[in-house]
Parts: sequence; C-alpha cells; structure tokens
Amino acid sequence: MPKRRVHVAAAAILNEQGQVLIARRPATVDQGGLWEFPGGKLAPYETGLEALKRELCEELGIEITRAQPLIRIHHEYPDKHILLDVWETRQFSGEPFGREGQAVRWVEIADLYNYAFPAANLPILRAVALPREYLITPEEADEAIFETRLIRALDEDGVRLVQLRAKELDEAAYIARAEKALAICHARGARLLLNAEPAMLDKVDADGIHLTSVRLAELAEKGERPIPDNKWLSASTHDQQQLDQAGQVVCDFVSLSPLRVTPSHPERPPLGWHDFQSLVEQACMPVYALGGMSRHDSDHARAVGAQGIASIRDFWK
Ligand SMILES: Nc1nc2c([nH]c(=O)n2[C@@H]2O[C@H](COP(=O)(O)OP(=O)(O)OP(=O)(O)O)[C@@H](O)[C@H]2O)c(=O)[nH]1
Ligand SMILES: [Mg+2]
Repeated sequence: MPKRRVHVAAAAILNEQGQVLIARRPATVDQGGLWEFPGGKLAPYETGLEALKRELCEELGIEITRAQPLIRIHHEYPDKHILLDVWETRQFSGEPFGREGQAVRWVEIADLYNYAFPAANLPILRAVALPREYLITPEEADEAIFETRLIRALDEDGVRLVQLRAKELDEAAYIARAEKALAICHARGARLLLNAEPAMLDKVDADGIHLTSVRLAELAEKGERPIPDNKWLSASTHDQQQLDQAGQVVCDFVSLSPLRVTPSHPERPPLGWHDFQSLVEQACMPVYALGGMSRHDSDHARAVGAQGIASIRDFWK
C-alpha cells in the first residue's frame, strides 16, 4: 500500500532577542514528548500560509502578520511521507502560550541542539541558524585591500557568513590570511568557513570547511562526514548527483550554481530559477543560490525554497 502523504506547515517564530519558540508535543500523540516547531496539517482547501495562520492561532493564540518561506523538507517516516513546509516569522500579535496545554519555550538558536526533535527536523535547525547571505571571497593579491573589503562587507552589508576562497595563495599565505579573516569575522559575530582540505581545521580553528565539488566527490566515496558536528560543512554543487553526495557526507548546507551565466564560469549552462527550484525541493539541507546573484535576488531565492543567495561580487566593493 502506498504511504500516506502528509503536508504540514510549521513556523520558526523569532522574537526581538533572536530567540526561537519551540513547543513540546503532548505525550499521547504521534512523536509525543519531542519538541517541535508549532504548526500542523493543511486542510484540503488550504495553502501552507493559510494553514500556518490557523494553526498558530489554535495552538499559541497569536496572529502572524508576515511570514517568509524558510525551508521545505520531504521526509520518509516508516508509516508516512511528510512534507514539512517551514516558515520564518518575526511579526505577530499576541503573546504565545500553550493553548492546548503544551509546554512552549523561547530558546537561543545555539541551544536548539540540546532539545530532542522529530527526525525530519535537522535541516530546520540548520536553516534557522544560517543567514540569508553568504559571501565568497574573490582572489585578491593585496592583503590590505582584502582586509578593507572584508570589513566593509561585514560592517556595511551586514554579512554574517564568509567563505575564504583563495586558490592562488600557497598554504602559508592561506593560513596567514585565514587567521586574519577569522579575527575580523569573530569580532563582528560572523562565521568563517575555509575553502580547503578538511585537515586545514587543525591549523586554523575556523567555523567550518567548504568543499569544492571535486573534494565532495572524493569524500562521498567514503560516505562519512569529514569534520566534527560542531563545525559547519558546506559544499559546491551543480546538479542532482552532487546534491546526493552532499547528503552522503552530511553537509550542513550547500551552494547550487550557476543560477545565471557568470564571467567566472562562462562555459557552464545556467540552471535558471525553474530547474533550481526543482533541485532545491528535493534537497535535504539549506541551499544558497549562486551565480550572478545579488541581494536583490534574496526574496525570490527564498520564495523558490532557497536559504538565500551566495555571491562574490555583490559584497566585494
Ligand atoms: N508541527 C510540527 N510537526 C512536525 C514537526 N516535525 C515533524 O516531523 N512533524 C510531524 O508532522 C506531523 C504534524 O502533525 P500535527 O500533529 O502537528 O498536526 P495538527 O497540529 O494538524 O494536529 P491534529 O492532527 O491533532 O489536528 C506529525 O506527524 C509530526 O510528527 C515540527 O517541527 N512541527
Ligand atoms: Mg500541531
């Protein structure tokens, strides 16, 4: 018999302190006792957003005035296929409380990992912790220019996630630049990922590693995550096969490119939004749109299921 298909709308509700609201499922229901993002099943006539508004009113007594798509997750439970349609909201009226008697709690995003959630929820924990914009640094021969531009992107554009990509530097120069970039990022509450071999984390204690698609393919053969769970792991992907490999090495998130034709890779045919959306829909992790993207594309990227946009040029001025 085919599995039951269940479509659920749920919300990451954020307050002004940047905490997120979680609720505990009653002991008597499916997945009882686990924590969850409030929400529930769509009625046959509802859109995801309509169901979300109704559920948050029923379960928490709040009215949401604005919400944005965060991530969609397809997950196979033994008895059903579930589509979790997760939204992010910061604008709502009323003070949430457990209207059905359930426990609710505001928690720091960094503390979410201390709570037990249903198996489908891991990508949501990653998505709420990640920003909408991802800066990839370009080749930059001059150290002083590199530093000035990185500081500008963090201070003026509010970038909070950076990948240090510097293929033209030898190892010693890369390490020196990484140490400097790490201090600049951490002083501003931003994270730095190294586009390097996973072993580079032994030399520079950055926040994680970004894998090129070639490294990703090599590591996927071993089928295990190359770095500890408390570091971020991301990878460059361009198609379904590489997205599958990212799942095999347990990446926390990926970039998927090229959305548009770019001067750096003129030979690669662009995906366009349609193919991008189909690939993102099946991905089991947050995905950044890359290739000719700017911050103006961020809302559209979100609307088609992405975490946001990744860019070199838009942030490097
Ligand atoms: N709301 C919510 N449901 C989740 C999450 N993660 C997850 O796997 N689910 C699953 O999605 C389904 C949601 O159903 P629900 O029990 O909330 O539905 P509901 O509010 O409409 O309740 P009802 O069926 O009692 O009317 C459950 O099977 C639940 O285990 C989550 O973070 N939030
Ligand atoms: Mg519910």
